[in-house]
Amino acid sequence: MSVLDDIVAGVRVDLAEREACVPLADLRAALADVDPPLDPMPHFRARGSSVIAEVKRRSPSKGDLADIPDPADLAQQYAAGGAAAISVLTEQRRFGGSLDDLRAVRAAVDTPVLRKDFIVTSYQLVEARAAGADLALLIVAALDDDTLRRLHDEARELGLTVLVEVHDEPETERAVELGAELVGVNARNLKTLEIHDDTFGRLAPLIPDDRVKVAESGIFGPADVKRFVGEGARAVLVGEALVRDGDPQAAVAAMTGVEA
Ligand SMILES: O=P(O)(O)OC[C@@H](O)[C@@H](O)c1c[nH]c2ccccc12
Repeated sequence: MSVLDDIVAGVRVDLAEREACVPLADLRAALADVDPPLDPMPHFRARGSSVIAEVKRRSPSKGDLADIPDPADLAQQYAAGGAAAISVLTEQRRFGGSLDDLRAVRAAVDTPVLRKDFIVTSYQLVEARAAGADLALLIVAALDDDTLRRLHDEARELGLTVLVEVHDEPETERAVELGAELVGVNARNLKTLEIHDDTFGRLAPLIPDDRVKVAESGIFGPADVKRFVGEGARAVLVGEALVRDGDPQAAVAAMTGVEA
């Protein structure tokens, strides 16, 4: 079983438990009390890089990264540094996150918030919106084409902006075909956890320039950002480097507005 399959299997177990507590119809009813979603597009800079700053405690590849006792405080520092969006890992078993983290971040900032998780059912999209998320991640490698399309449509009906994540050529074609507005190229292969840092450069030319191209994973500073901007990235998604930095606000600011 690949790492990705293993993570998704765990996610489905936890999901079944939550669905047993709160049926989909009740969750949908709760949407009436949630503020409308923010449009992330105006938050992306016209020139130079934008940063999607991530709240992530640990990962299957790196183990423990940071305690993050107060995700709201971290998110406020990201926002003060000029983050275009804040990504909150909500997967619990492998990444130590939760929807409570997302709610806390949502309450603390006016910046668009992304639910970063292994989304395989529409229940998770409704959960994301009910918790106040503005964006949701869909990982192409985790979804067959029918499910990907259905979830993409449902997300948009809910008002969510979708970040569609790819790692190879066939996945990129599927994302482009779908009409994804934001296409994330993950340098890390979620099946093996290996990083290949030529991935963005290889796949970016397959993504039309009217989409926001996002370089994801293994980005540690302005020099990395500069390289990806040169290859066509408008945004970078950064986790580890920011959660480990003593001054996350300055770290986001340093990676923002970087030109090729
Ligand atoms: O911590 P890094 O190397 O800066 O990576 C951030 C982000 O790209 C990574 O967390 C990620 C990208 N795609 C994912 C899908 C699921 C979980 C996590 C991820």
